[in-house]
Amino acid sequence: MKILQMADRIRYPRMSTAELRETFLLSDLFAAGKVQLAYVDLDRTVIGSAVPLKDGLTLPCPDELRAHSFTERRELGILNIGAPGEVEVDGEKHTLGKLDALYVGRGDHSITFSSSDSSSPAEFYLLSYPAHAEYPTTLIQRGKEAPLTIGAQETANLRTITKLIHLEGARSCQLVMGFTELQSGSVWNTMPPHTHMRRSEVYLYFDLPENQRVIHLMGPAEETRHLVVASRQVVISPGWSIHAGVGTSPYTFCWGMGGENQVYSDMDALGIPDLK
Ligand SMILES: O=C(O)C(=O)C[C@H](O)C(=O)CO
Ligand SMILES: [Zn+2]
Repeated sequence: MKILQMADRIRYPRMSTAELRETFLLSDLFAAGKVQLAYVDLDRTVIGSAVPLKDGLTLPCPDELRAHSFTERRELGILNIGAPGEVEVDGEKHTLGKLDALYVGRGDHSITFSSSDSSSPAEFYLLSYPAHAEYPTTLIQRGKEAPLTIGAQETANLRTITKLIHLEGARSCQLVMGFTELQSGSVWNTMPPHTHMRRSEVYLYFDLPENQRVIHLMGPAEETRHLVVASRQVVISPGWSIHAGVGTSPYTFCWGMGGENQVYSDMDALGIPDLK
């Protein structure tokens, strides 16, 4: 398993583009026919993917976790960003269409992934944090969650936010997870920006055409930097960093958080003129 060590706010302003990308960006998470996992020391986050083809894939328990199974001491959020597929937990099959999610709670579970049609594979995105209690495995179907629309066309930030795993929905220990879809013509996410020292956040950008990019803004308001991000790449955002982006075309992204609390609205809002 790849291990990422976060930079701190003091070291970050002196990093080169390559160093910023090595530290805050996962550029090749998704691979056909594989499960791939990366461990981030910040909040002990595990970020992963499973893209099953003809054969199903089993979620391994990497040595670094020193556990009997991946979820022995962890909870896991799974979002399907590809074609329909199945996730089997202890022999129980859950079918996930595009943008459906599954929460798997702490416990010694066996978890396998398959695609309904291997010529058009499911693409499962995985996000996991340590868990102190067991919550039930829950299927969350995108159509059943009421989205929240924010922003405006005039400011090119009209978008809908769908919460999947959160305090008022499927419960978890610390994981909060959902996705945001940009409306046609809108390109800005999370602008005006915010930080939340109480939680770190992970963004997976997807549904962005191959030749388009998102310019992701990061860092404290007074010292911003950018990362140029392609579809299916992941950005890690420490609590001291803003996490906003502007696309050269519309896109969707999955946001997920772990940390001190699960209150989605607990954000320290910043004004656009605060940015430097
Ligand atoms: O577009 C947005 O605004 C977001 O999706 C914001 C994220 O959900 C977030 O940063 C939650 O803390
Ligand atoms: Zn946030």
